[in-house]
Amino acid sequence: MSKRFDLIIRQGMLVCPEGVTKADVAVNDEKIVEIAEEISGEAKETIDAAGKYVFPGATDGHVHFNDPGRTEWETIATGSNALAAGGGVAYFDMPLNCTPCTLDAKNFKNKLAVAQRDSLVDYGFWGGLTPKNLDKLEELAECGVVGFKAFTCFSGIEEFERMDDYTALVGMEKLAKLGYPLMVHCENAEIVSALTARALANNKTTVRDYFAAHSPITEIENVSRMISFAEETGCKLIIAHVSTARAVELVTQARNRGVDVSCETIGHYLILTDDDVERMGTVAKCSPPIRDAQNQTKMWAKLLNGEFAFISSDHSPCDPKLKDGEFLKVWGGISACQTTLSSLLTHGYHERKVPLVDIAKLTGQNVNEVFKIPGKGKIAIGFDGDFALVDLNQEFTLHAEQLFYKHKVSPYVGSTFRGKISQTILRGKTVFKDGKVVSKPIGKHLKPLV
Ligand SMILES: NC(=O)N[C@H]1NC(=O)NC1=O
Ligand SMILES: [Zn+2]
Ligand SMILES: [Zn+2]
Repeated sequence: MSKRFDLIIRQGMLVCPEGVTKADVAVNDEKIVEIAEEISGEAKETIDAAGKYVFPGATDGHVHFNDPGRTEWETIATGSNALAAGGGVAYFDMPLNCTPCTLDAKNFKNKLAVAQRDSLVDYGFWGGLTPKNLDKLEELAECGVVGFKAFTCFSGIEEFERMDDYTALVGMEKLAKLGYPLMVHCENAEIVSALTARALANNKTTVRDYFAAHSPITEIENVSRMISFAEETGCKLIIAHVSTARAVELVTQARNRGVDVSCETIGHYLILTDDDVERMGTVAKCSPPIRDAQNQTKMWAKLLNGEFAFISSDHSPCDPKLKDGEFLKVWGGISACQTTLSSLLTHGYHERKVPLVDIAKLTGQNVNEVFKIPGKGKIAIGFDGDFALVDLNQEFTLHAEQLFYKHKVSPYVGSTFRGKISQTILRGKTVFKDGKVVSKPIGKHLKPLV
């Protein structure tokens, strides 16, 4: 009797951890059950992927979907649709800028209920670490957070307080015992706030004044201090959205001497430069700020050298009204979760020969491994039937109306990409195809094996 499968994707170029091969892949009960040059048997659904590249669906380790509580900025529904349109099958949502922030079990459960109802794709949640919730870390761990997030500087959200040194020490001691990683947004609060105050007092509010107030030393100094805390406490540390090659170097050196530290970077630090931000204006404001071209060249070298744990979008949208004003004063955050994979195919694979296997690891496999999410992130037997079908050589210019974000705003509108996502499949089910979301929300909660 011939075998029957739920889904067979035939003759695509499969981007597997070991390399890219032309093969068939079959899915049953949401899982990959066979990979072979030619799979014999029938399937309820067959996709002809000849001429396409089949990536493992991407997992974005760092987004702000602002739901519940700040849904006029973004929602889990719109954010997860955008993610799927960019080849994403899962995301880890930050404990801010939703409100209330995810600082205890009660608010974790509030957010979980929204995601269970509205999330197109799978999701994990970060818990927050602030001076106010040192006694809530255990309950958040029990809820199934993927890890904890803290800011050493003002977070932009009043109720998500910055982590002072006492909180860093005690928090990391606790997390080391619990076995959870801490991700830190590293910028030196004293320097940034004093330079910002001085700039404001002198009416210096341009893009260059903003860069000066968040100069590279504010990140570099802070990364080295957080490494010291991690080294002392044994807490697993992940530096959020590293923007300077020098900070990456510090992370790599520390890891090489045995500290459990790694770093994430974000597409925009690899793709945009300070000059681009000056030209584009507040739509490209983020913190830490986008640096110069010389730094960017070094960041690509670090990527090719395997120094980044994973690449995320730090999708941090807002009501567009909050981007209207003087550069120094407006909201910092960039909308980008729909374009990470296409960006890396364009600027990584096509322009710099970054291997496709590395791009697949940086956008999916690694983040699931770092956070111990079982069965996700690669094309392998027993893993979820998650795929992004890609026309690797197709060029397209991104138009605002193609964005699924609540607000059709992004520095990438008008950019030309090479590498278009034609279809996204989550656990064997197509959720996005040919520019349209084609499924009800089917996301499920991803919990780490801690
Ligand atoms: N609160 C928040 O989303 N902040 C983010 N925005 C940004 O540009 N960097 C961040 O950390
Ligand atoms: Zn941050
Ligand atoms: Zn962020």
